[in-house]
Amino acid sequence: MIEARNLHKRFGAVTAVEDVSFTARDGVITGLLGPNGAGKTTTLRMLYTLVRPDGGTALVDGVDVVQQPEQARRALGVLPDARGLYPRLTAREHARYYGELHGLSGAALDSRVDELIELLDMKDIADRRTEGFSQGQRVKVALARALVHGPRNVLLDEPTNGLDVMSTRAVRTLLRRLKAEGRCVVFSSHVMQEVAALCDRIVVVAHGRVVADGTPDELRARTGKDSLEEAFVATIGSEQGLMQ
Ligand SMILES: Nc1ncnc2c1ncn2[C@@H]1O[C@H](COP(=O)(O)OP(=O)(O)OP(=O)(O)O)[C@@H](O)[C@H]1O
Repeated sequence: MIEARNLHKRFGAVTAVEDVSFTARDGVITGLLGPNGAGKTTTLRMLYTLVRPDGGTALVDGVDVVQQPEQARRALGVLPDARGLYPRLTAREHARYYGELHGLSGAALDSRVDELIELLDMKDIADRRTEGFSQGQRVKVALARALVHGPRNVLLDEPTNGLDVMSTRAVRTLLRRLKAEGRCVVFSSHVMQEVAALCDRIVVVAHGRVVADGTPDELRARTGKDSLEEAFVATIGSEQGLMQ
């Protein structure tokens, strides 16, 4: 479970995150939805301990990310916005390397990496160096790396950005599987359709603040709109979140 509590972050004169609080439960897919520049990436970066909040904090399975960042990181799998692959390592080596960093080894690591390669439909690229990989291939490698240690909590920054239909479906299937396994899944998106297709709970962020938080049905009821699309426009106050 992840709890964000009054997170706040400024970069010089820019307030990236004004005040963000929400709870993401286990066995639930929580979507952070907001237009470009809303503060989603900065919020996720604070949750996964890359950026230190100027105010507020967050708990990962009850562990404070500011007080005990290393312990929090152990319970997290992260797909960052910059996928950051090593060009000389193969896809398989990426997953193995991160598995080793998390203390896995031997047959357990081998079979876990094989399982992820199968799950992410990566057999054809598993033993190629990642230099020159397409965007979809890069996302798959970064996902395998994020999930190799079987984290209880998974944070993903715009996981389907730039993916084609088949790759998007593969990612959606994977996220639903993580949910079925009882993990806490949080992902960000600026695309309403993406969030609507996957999320049990939607946290709408605009200008660094949470402007709505609820199930798709609750958001519809609260805004008095029949379609989720209209509910989002009413909540965000613009049509930015509707663009593919
Ligand atoms: N390192 C930084 N230095 C300066 N400004 C930053 C930095 N990181 C984020 N910002 C600013 O903070 C605001 C929020 O950015 P953030 O990347 O969190 O938004 P986002 O919701 O993820 O947007 P997008 O959908 O475009 O990725 C933006 O105005 C951005 O320019």
